[in-house]
Amino acid sequence: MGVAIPGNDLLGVLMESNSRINQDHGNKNVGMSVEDIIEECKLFYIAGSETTSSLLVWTMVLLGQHPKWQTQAREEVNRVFGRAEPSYEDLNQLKIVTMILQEVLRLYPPAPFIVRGSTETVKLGNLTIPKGVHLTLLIGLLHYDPKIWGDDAKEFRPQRFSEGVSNATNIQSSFVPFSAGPRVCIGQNFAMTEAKIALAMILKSFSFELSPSYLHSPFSVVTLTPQFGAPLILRNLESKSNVDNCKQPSSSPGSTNNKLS
Ligand code: HEM
Repeated sequence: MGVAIPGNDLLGVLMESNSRINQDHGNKNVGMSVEDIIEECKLFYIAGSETTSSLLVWTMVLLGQHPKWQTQAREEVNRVFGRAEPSYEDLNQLKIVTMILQEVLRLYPPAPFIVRGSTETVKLGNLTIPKGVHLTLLIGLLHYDPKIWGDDAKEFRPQRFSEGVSNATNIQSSFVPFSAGPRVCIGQNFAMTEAKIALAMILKSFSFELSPSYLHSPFSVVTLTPQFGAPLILRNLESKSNVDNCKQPSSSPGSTNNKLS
């Protein structure tokens, strides 16, 4: 039976660094409490899984609605990886897939708002914000603003990211699906890597379209999800007969059949 090596996973890293800090301070309890460590692990679990699955679900929805982009992304994946499994080293060659994921993050930011509390009275433009106020920034207000993105702000146009994020708008810091500043999402690179690998694997094996029973209703339960699920019709590209061997469309929007979310 394998023995767990301290520091080999998130809990181990937190425990080890905590005990080092305490040792450096003459074994006084100055580091994180056990509760802090538990909360940190919970945060990573929730912040790390729901968000990435939201990104993947909306990507499937949008590629189901935009088959040309789906085909282009699949062609790129096949060109880069051939018959091999997607590899970490080759992920940065996925330009179209990256543009698509960025456009999905713009239109359906998985964490749709950011909350900040004022620790002192501050002036923000014409506003005076007293100490102790909670401010909620709706990311969508920035991501859908035609002054920032142009008249097509509400449309799915991955090509706007073809020259990178900084050239997609003329106003910096207006693309903030992972927030910005000192509290920027710590897992953003990991999330993009995960999403690219998952999407590449799906695209290699399946073509898909939205079921007619899909009802468009973005809904925020902390993360942004399709309220009635994302029923999709998948076709296995690897089966010789290329038969529609996957699920049939569900009959009602609330059905759990075929839901990817
Ligand atoms: C598409 C996927 C993801 C999105 C859109 C996302 C977005 C965000 C956003 C908007 C914040 C708020 C930052 C703020 O309050 O300013 C955040 C924080 C955080 N995220 Fe992510 N995230 C994603 C994936 C992940 C993953 C995969 C992990 C971990 C493996 C992760 C770990 C965290 C943690 C620990 C925080 C809190 C950081 C802090 O408060 O200093 N996230 N994320």
